[in-house]
Amino acid sequence: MSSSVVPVAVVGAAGRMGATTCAAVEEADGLELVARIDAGDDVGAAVRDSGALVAVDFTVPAVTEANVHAILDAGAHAVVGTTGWDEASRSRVVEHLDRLNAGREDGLGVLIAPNFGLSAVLAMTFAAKAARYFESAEVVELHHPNKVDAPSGTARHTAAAIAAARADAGLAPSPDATESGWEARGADVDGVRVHAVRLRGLVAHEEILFGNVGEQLTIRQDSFDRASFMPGVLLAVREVVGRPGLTVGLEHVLDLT
Ligand SMILES: NC(=O)C1=CN([C@@H]2O[C@H](COP(=O)(O)OP(=O)(O)OC[C@H]3O[C@@H](n4cnc5c(N)ncnc54)[C@H](OP(=O)(O)O)[C@@H]3O)[C@@H](O)[C@H]2O)C=CC1
Ligand SMILES: O=C(O)C1=N[C@H](C(=O)O)C[C@H](O)C1
Repeated sequence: MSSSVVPVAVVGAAGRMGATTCAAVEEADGLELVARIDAGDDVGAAVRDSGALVAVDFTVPAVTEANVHAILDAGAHAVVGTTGWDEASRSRVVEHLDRLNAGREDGLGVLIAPNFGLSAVLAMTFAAKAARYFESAEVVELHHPNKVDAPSGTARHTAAAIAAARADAGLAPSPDATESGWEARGADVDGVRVHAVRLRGLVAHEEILFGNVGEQLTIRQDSFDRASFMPGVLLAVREVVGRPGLTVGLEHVLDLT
């Protein structure tokens, strides 16, 4: 291995995203796959023993935070696509990074991206920009039926960004005269309604609906194949090494903010 090659471990390697990531890393210039880690393995020991500089986590919401702490303790940077992160779990990672990176210029980085697909990152960015101009906003996410969490991490991230933009603009809540049957109105994410569809044949899709009197804006993105996530994953692997601390969202790496 030449010194410019980045050794990469994949956690959740036997899963849908993990297996696709392993294949992408094996094909990528300047990266070398050094470990396939999955359920039942000791993540920290496997990362340390492999000599990985970066570990990518595509596992399940219940374990992803513990995996990141183990990756950091093993001395590697982390790229995370797994859903399930909230303010508290992100804060614990920041505290961990602050401890490990104190006094170091080349500190460890963690990059968490709810979605690595360019179409999804752009859709979220456009939605955040549009949000302040519309009275109503709702999000519909549509996924394959093997997905274990709802609403999707992407939809939560999108809704939170819309809610923040609406709050900054001083907008009132979206108009809604519903008095009964609230279960049919989707999840409430920071005051934005989010609807989740699970359908055989789908991969990952999102529609963001904005409404004013007499007009509608629809922003839609479709990932038809998990290959769509790979350019973003590889970019994150290359970038995280030079980004000490926590970065949330690929939009920061793509200079979309
Ligand atoms: N950010 C993005 O762009 C994307 C994010 N995702 C997210 O990525 C995650 C994974 O999705 P997907 O690949 O479809 O899911 P899968 O269920 O196909 O894969 C998850 C893998 O993680 C393994 N696993 C479970 N527990 C552990 C553990 N403690 N340590 C190591 N491995 C473990 C599972 O093993 P076993 O089955 O034996 O339990 C399985 O092989 C989800 O949260 C999904 O929402 C998905 C697509 C894109
Ligand atoms: O589980 C999936 O498949 C996906 N999960 C992520 C999410 O929850 O947003 C990203 C993408 O939507 C695919």
